[in-house]
Amino acid sequence: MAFKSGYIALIGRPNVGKSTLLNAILGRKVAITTAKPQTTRNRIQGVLHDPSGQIVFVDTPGIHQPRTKLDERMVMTAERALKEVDLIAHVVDISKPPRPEDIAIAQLIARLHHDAVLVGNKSDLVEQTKGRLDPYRALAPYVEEFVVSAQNEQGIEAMVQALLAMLPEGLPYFPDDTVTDQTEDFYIAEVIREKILEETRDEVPHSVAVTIEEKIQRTPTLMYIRAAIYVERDTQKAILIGNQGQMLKRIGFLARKDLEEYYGQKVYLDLWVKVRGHWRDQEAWLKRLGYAQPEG
Ligand SMILES: Nc1nc2c(ncn2[C@@H]2O[C@H](COP(=O)(O)OP(=O)(O)OP(=O)(O)O)[C@@H](O)[C@H]2O)c(=O)[nH]1
Repeated sequence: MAFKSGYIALIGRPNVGKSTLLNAILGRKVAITTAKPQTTRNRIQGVLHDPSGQIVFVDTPGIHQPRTKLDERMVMTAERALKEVDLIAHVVDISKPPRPEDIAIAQLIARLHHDAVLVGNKSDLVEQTKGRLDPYRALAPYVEEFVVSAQNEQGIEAMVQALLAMLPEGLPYFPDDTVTDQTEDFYIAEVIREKILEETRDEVPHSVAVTIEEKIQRTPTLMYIRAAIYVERDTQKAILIGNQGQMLKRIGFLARKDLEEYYGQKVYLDLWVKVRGHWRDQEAWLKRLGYAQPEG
């Protein structure tokens, strides 16, 4: 059998489990997952290496109406990603009826005339999976369908093999040891952001950004990391720090645990909260934080 290789875009409305699915496919934590929608801003690529081929996954943010400049970028990034890939994987949550965003994505796929498969996730939440994909099937000409549970890792291996078979013959795009093209700093920042979103609930909205200011191997067994958390308002800063610093302490504790597991060593995490009004609408900031640039 010839070696297969190609790009697959994972798309779907927020919270259907795209990040969890990517992690299940790749078998390690590369994309962050939280119970909150829209936590994945950048395109995170994960590379699956298999004896029969290589799949480069593009995890795009949900497609939805632009509000701030950041959101416009998210939509632009998602649509651009779609044009470049060999296959689109539309991920839906089969435990719920289709929502308007799910339908809009199916319609977009139909409009694009691009090869696409339908992935029905969260099969663990339903007794009976039969018929759950019917509403989508009517909207777009999906070439294949899969029913999986990203959380329980059910149906994942069979799906991966089927996806590989659908890709064109070709050489691998990345060397064997590449799992993600995201930098280590980006990963660290995303771990911290994940904890902030989980711990602060709706009090600190998505106007939070994290940058890694310093990272040094202090001793052979201790990594020192200093990160800045940017918010837009003083009130948000107060919430993040919390009563007697309790909130920031908790965020730091949770992020440190994840990072220690990632590095396999002790981590000293130094977190600073800073206020920068309206960073989401400022070009220079978006650039500094590494968000995609508009085309043209
Ligand atoms: N029961 C169940 N829950 C799942 C499954 N896959 C994901 N989830 C949960 O669904 C929620 C959303 O998962 P994510 O992977 O963050 O969703 P996403 O589509 O990447 O969301 P964004 O990054 O916000 O676009 C999390 O609470 C996951 O634990 C699954 O197969 N079964």
